[in-house]
Amino acid sequence: MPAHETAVVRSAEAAANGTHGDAAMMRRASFGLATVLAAELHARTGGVAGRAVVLLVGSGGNGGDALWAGAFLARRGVAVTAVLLVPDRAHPAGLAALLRSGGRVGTEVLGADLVVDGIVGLSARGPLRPAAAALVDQVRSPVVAVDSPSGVDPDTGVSDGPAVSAAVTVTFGGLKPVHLLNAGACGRTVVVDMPFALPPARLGALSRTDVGALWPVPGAADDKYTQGVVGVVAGSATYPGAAVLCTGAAVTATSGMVRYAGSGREAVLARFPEVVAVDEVADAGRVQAWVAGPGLGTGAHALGVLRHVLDSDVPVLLDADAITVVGEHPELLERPAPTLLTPHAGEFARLTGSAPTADRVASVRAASAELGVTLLLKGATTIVADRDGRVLVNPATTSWVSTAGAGDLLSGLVGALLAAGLDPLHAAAAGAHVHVLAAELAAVSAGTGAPVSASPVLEHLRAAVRTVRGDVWEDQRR
Ligand SMILES: NC(=O)C1=CN([C@@H]2O[C@H](COP(=O)(O)OP(=O)(O)OC[C@H]3O[C@@H](n4cnc5c(N)ncnc54)[C@H](O)[C@@H]3O)[C@@H](O)[C@H]2O)[C@@H](O)CC1
Repeated sequence: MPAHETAVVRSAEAAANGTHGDAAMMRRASFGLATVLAAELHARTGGVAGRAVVLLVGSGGNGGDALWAGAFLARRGVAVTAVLLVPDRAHPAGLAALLRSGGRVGTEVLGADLVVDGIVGLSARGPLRPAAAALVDQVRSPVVAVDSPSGVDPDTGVSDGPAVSAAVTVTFGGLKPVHLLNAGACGRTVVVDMPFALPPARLGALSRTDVGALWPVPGAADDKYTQGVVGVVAGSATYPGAAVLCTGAAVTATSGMVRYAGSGREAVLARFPEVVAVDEVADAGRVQAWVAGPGLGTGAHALGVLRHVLDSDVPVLLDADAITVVGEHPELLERPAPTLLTPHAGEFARLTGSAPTADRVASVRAASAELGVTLLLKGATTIVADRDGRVLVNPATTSWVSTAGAGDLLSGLVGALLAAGLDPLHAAAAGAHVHVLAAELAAVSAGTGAPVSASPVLEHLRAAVRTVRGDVWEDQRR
């Protein structure tokens, strides 16, 4: 699922406007919008004719879309009222079409079955101006946003003031960053097909089917070594649980083999006898990827362990304490093999010297290029940036995974994918997807959502892998 920055979309639109004409482009977009609005009215009220829709209309193309869609709905018997933010600057052809179709201009926002947010779209800049913010404040009905919820920056997903919270967002020609970065404000996003092609995107998200297709499973000729062996160095006397959770996630993620080195050896073996466990990392044996850091500590022992794994020629994932240590010893990151770091915001600040800015994608992209590593920034929306500027995000659906120990699971999960041969960008994004899904499955396994902790999330990792592989598996068997 690629998402394109507004400047890229605007230039593709401008070229298509030259070929098809602005008016035809807007009618096409707004017909798609009207179709979604009618379906939404039907789903919510059982019908379309006789229902009430209020259009919030700004002075740009976004308002024009809303007016044209209102005209289509009015012809189907919907009572459509347009509330015009700047009456003498409303899109003239759209307003004329609405009035011709039986719609009207008014000021009342309350009482609608649906509100259409056409205040601002892709040209929105900065917080909403006071009149627009006051209009948004009056909304009590479910909102369908045109292109982007007003008050939320379409390129960063950030809102600095009052903003629309939409049930559905209808966008044109392809996703924009806001749809991935602030999925909470967009609700369900629907893309209306448009007659323009977009270049390859630098930002995107993996769909559930993408993750299923990437997930490594043994082939007919595989043995335990060919599937990739992951080595885990985690846990300490203070944090023995981190060793169990991190190693357990690695055991669960793939079918190959997991090696463990550290003071949590006995605790790990008690829970996962299939792990090959030793006390010292130097005795661990050959692996195809290392995971180091959860609960490891930040002292001389941790530094020695990190020197050992980073000196290897295989991919290394560093999490938690390991990030703090390399923050103090950045020279450790200078290595030819891939390195993936998975900080939360505090660790990101320790690593780079400053906290991520509101434009989290820009912050992570810059730090990844600067440090020459792949970076996964944890948060409600997970952002993964590769050194070449490509970014994959895992949009926030729920926050069930925000629980102590969940980070230990994520590092084990992603490390196993690295050992299986996925590149760091895709390993991190696929792991993040399954991690969140496992938490959701754990929370709702008994029906209604209930609080979860890391252990039940670990127990639901296999169910999550089965869920993402569902479609792919059916395809393969056909
Ligand atoms: N071919 C095209 O160009 C198409 C464009 N379409 C629509 O056109 C929109 C872009 O149209 P425009 O460039 O006119 O831009 P917008 O409609 O996004 O916004 C421009 C208007 O919003 C005002 N504005 C900007 N920031 C504001 C703020 N913070 N608070 C209050 N008002 C603010 C501006 O003064 C201007 O009047 C897209 O989002 C899309 O919905 C669609 O019709 C599809 C086809």
